[in-house]
Amino acid sequence: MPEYECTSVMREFLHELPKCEHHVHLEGTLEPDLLYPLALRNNVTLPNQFPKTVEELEKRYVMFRDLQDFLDFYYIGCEVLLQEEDFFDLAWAYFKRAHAQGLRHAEVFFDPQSHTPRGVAIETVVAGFKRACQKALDELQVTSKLIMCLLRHLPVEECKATLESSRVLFETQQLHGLGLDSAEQPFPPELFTECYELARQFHPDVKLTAHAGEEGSAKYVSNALDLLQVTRIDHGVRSVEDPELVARLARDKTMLTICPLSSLKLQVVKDISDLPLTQLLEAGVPFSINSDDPAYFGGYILDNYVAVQKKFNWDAATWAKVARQAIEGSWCDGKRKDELLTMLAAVVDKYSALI
Ligand SMILES: Nc1ncnc2[nH]cnc12
Ligand SMILES: [Zn+2]
Repeated sequence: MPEYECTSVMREFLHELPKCEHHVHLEGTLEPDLLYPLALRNNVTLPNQFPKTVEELEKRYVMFRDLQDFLDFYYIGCEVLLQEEDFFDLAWAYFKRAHAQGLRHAEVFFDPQSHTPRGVAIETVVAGFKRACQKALDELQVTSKLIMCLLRHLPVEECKATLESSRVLFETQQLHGLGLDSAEQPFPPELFTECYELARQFHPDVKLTAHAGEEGSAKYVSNALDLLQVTRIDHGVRSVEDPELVARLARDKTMLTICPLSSLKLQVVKDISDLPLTQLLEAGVPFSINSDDPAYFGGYILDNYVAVQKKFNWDAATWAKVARQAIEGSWCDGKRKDELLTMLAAVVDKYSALI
């Protein structure tokens, strides 16, 4: 596959673009060099066959066979997170790293069901994450929203109970959105129709999204739209298998949150150039570029932008369009969007004679 150069000036431009991230799992930001110290701090014994050192673990993360192969590591990683401080440390480390790559706004996922079976209360998880979000705002001027995800491989009744136990967090808008993640097949979106109905009852402004069309077919995407009434799709790369669905996504301006390094490392595509980004641009389907689980897939948000540039060789106008669509598709208020759009205009202006 041909690879283009990402020139240093283009890299600076991509760095300075005010970037919005809509698809990052906070548990997926657990770097190996935090995982082992947290295991020690919390007296957690990792499974016997689990790599014993940061270097060994990094080697294992170079490629995953598929989504499930990755999830097996991801859920073991979750086990070292127990105290509010752990959740704070995890999210703060993410905000610092992503801010250093030009992150300005983040809508971050977390999986309460990967913690509650160990006796960790949802309130503990949210308290740690909220503290990190506040610090990111105060010290880095990064705005953020928390999105709670349901683990689709677990029984629906358990997911409903998890939602019920977080009702107040939604009612008080400490949680802004609901998502659906984990093993996509054979757990189609329609299994969770009642959960999404319940979330809509919690607050009229609750935002809804779901992972669909990562390993699952385009039908997963249309069912998430029809039955869960989501307004955003996470991954959604297989949407292009259905031309009517593509036309619908474009008409409704439904954003796909695409994660290039993730799709590569999980072997959803053989090469980043196989992602249907050109087709989506031509069809008018908005998408954003995201890191998904950066500690596992070898890159934060700018790394994903650069990986796309090396394969697609976009000009500044195309990048400005992608960055603008990410701002417009965000769940922050109009005032914040205007601030981000003003920053974007300044960066485009600064680089107009250089790229
Ligand atoms: N890429 C992904 N797909 C589904 N579930 C996930 N949980 C964390 N990352 C995920
Ligand atoms: Zn994801």
